Amino acid sequence: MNRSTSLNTTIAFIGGGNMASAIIGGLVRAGHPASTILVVEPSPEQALRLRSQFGVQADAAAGPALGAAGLIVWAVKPQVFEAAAAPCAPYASQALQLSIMAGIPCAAIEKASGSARVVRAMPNTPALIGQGMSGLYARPAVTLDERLQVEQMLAPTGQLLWVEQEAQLDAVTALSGSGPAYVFYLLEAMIQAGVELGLSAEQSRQLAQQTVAGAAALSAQSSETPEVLRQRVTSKGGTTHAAISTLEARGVKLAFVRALHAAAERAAELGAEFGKN
Ligand SMILES: NC(=O)C1=CN([C@@H]2O[C@H](COP(=O)(O)OP(=O)(O)OC[C@H]3O[C@@H](n4cnc5c(N)ncnc54)[C@H](O)[C@@H]3O)[C@@H](O)[C@H]2O)C=CC1
Ligand SMILES: O=C(O)[C@@H]1CCC=N1
Repeated sequence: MNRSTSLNTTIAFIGGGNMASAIIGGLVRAGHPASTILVVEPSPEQALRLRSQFGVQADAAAGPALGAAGLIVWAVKPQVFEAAAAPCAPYASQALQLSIMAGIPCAAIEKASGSARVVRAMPNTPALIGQGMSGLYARPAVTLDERLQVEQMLAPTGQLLWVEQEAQLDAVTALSGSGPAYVFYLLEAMIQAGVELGLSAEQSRQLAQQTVAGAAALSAQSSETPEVLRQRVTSKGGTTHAAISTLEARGVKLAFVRALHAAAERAAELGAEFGKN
């Protein structure tokens, strides 16, 4: 199939916040005409920003223009999905539906839109700089060509990974969707410690950021497991051993594992609120 023409359609975003902007930015940078991107965004400030930053059409409410979209991207907070969907419903049933909302099941999107062609994606905020990681799930009614359309649309945001079961998206949400927050939390702790140990905030920030970026890059390029790479930093009786022993004694790894379980449970709860099938 011809990938260059597969996205030759109007794309409508319901909600034009952080994640929608990351995807729209990628589309525009990849050469998708801004004139064929429509955003339904009730916040006047956000709508103005979208118009001036990307040159897209941003409307305060859904209207007949939505009916021309071949692809509708649901990018509102899960809690406002039903309120946002009601005025879109009359114009949505002919389009492929792509949701980036945490937790909301395909069945609820099908019910609200009238279209069985539903893909769910779980991106993360590094999508803003093209370094994102998105998990994807497609309902059986979605064709291979439509999967490729979604891939083409999200490719500028970073890496993509399809999962076979919708329930696995809760794990993706817990791991990579929320994941950047765990890394920022680690950075906060490293910077705090650096300052307490006598470095300036700027020095600590540079040291911490490049250490996390370098370790992630080394892990990505190495065939070794993270455990082996960690052991290579850890000299017997040395400084890293002192640090890791403290983390282990305080149950930090277990706490991280439990945190991801809590995130996945919350994603499942959000889904249950909308009647998982
Ligand atoms: N922020 C993140 O790290 C990630 C967020 N997500 C999901 O992406 C979705 C959007 O998240 P963000 O972009 O962070 O939120 P956001 O708050 O930046 O954007 C949501 C936008 O929806 C607009 N909105 C509110 N009511 C509306 C309505 N009735 N109709 C149309 N638009 C309406 C808001 O004005 C806002 O601009 C959420 O469902 C979230 O679960 C997914 C992956 C990562
Ligand atoms: O915290 C949340 O609910 C959203 C989903 C993944 C990242 N942020």
